[in-house]
Amino acid sequence: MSSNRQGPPKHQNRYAWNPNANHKKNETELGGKLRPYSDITGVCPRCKDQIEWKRRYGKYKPLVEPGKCQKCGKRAVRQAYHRCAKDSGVCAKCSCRVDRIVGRDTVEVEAERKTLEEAIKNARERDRRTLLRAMNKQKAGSAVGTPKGGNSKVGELFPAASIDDKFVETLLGASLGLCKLSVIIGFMHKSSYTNTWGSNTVSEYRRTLWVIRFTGIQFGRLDAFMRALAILAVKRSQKTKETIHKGSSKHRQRAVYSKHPEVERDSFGVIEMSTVWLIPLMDMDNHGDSKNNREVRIHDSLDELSTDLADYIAELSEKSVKERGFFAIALSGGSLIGLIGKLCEVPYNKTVDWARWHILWADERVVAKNHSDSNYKLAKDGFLSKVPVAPSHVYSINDNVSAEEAATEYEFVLRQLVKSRTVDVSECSDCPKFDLILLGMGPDGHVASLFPLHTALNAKSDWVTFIIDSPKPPPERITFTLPVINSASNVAMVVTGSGKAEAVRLAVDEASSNCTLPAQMVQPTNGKLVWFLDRAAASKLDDSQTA
Ligand SMILES: O=C1O[C@H](COP(=O)(O)O)[C@@H](O)[C@H](O)[C@H]1O
Repeated sequence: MSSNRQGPPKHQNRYAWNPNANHKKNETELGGKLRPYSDITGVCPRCKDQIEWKRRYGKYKPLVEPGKCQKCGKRAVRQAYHRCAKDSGVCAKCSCRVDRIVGRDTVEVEAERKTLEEAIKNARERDRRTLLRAMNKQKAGSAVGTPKGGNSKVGELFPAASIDDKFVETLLGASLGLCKLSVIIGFMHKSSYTNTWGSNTVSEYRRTLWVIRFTGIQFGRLDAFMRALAILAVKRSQKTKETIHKGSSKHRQRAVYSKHPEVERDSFGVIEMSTVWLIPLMDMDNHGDSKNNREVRIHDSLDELSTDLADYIAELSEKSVKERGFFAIALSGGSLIGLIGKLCEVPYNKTVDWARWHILWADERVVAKNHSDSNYKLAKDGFLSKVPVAPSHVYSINDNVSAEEAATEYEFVLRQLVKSRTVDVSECSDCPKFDLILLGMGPDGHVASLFPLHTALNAKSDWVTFIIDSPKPPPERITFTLPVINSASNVAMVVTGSGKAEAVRLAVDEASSNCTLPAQMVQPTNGKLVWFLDRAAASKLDDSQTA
């Protein structure tokens, strides 16, 4: 039946239809940022458009295992719609003979894939992902890393035209060749923080360092090839040279952090081209001396400490979200929560990608969630209720069961998160690998709910254990075990006050392999440990730490 109605439809859509409107994008799914679709090859332009359309509108069904070619009968079809078409000179999708086949030869693509697979077979999971991301970036043909403009700027190390190649060559040689050596001169954080090795004061640092913004190479490009690097340039100054050498050569290095308005986001620069040091920073596969991967930051005031801590957390969050799509963080209770309060303020409350945060607790007291002793309540009132974290990403314990059951259930929750890789997994221990674990420390040297001489310190096979006799009330608690804490990518020990100075001294200056104080036993295997101290807590440290 036809209608006589004229004019526009009665109920016209106000908005264009968005096929993905209610679909929460998971970047780790095929087609997401972290697992982009493969090139469309071997098909005619019309079919290419169709496949692109299907991908855009979520109708593309990727193959989960190689399919059977209808022509040759072999299980060699790796891309949806593709068949054995090359020999017949037809489009792999519609089988029509066409003048132009899009994309590269599938054999070529396959050969490249094999070479890549071979090359990264033995690489660690993280390196593998990094490399894949880098390759995808290159594939996308983005201009990242392509120097803009042909003119060298004052102070550039290499002429603009060659700088990118030179870096990539250097970095590839150094990092991917052996997956071991990292070259670094300095590290310039993206969020306008600069880490200097050995400079004693901010003003000295400011005097001796200036940055030329070089837009041709972005941090992302470098980051794609290596885990810890950047090139820092230093002004010609013997003093600076010395401090850099001194600081970076030994684990005594102490980083001075300061805000540098002149360092802009995503830029890194080079100062004084004639002096570039390529310093083997560390053997990335060396699980040994974790002291080398430790840093002690001492602050003059709690306000300074809080700002530094907020910057540190925001920085790690950005890095993890970029690399993995998530930021998995474990909180503790106590004074820590007040000290991370700056995160609820501008700029962090606006700039941090809160939607990607997944929050657990390194320890929790087994009390009702609304009890004043609850670490969850403390964090909720003082932090979580003030930032837009998704409630479903906040994993609190079951407060209706015994400590033992709560620990078992919490470990189960954690296992699910590891399974989905919301929390990464450690390559060497199979433990969860948190992007960051924030710990406080008691005057007795306890961390999380691991108390001195308690049997919970020996728990090796569990990820989460429980205690019912905590020396500090309340008695019943659950806690991450040491293997989980030491598998994290980053652990921050946030400790203030003179009452903890002795425990800090023991943990920082006397940490060795046969130590008994829980805080001494926090020695991330592959991760980085940073101590955030105020002057009072640092007052008993060896001079070299406090200088
Ligand atoms: O009981 C606990 O104490 C420690 C340290 O707390 P602080 O107030 O002295 O900083 C804390 O890290 C832990 O999470 C908590 O359960």
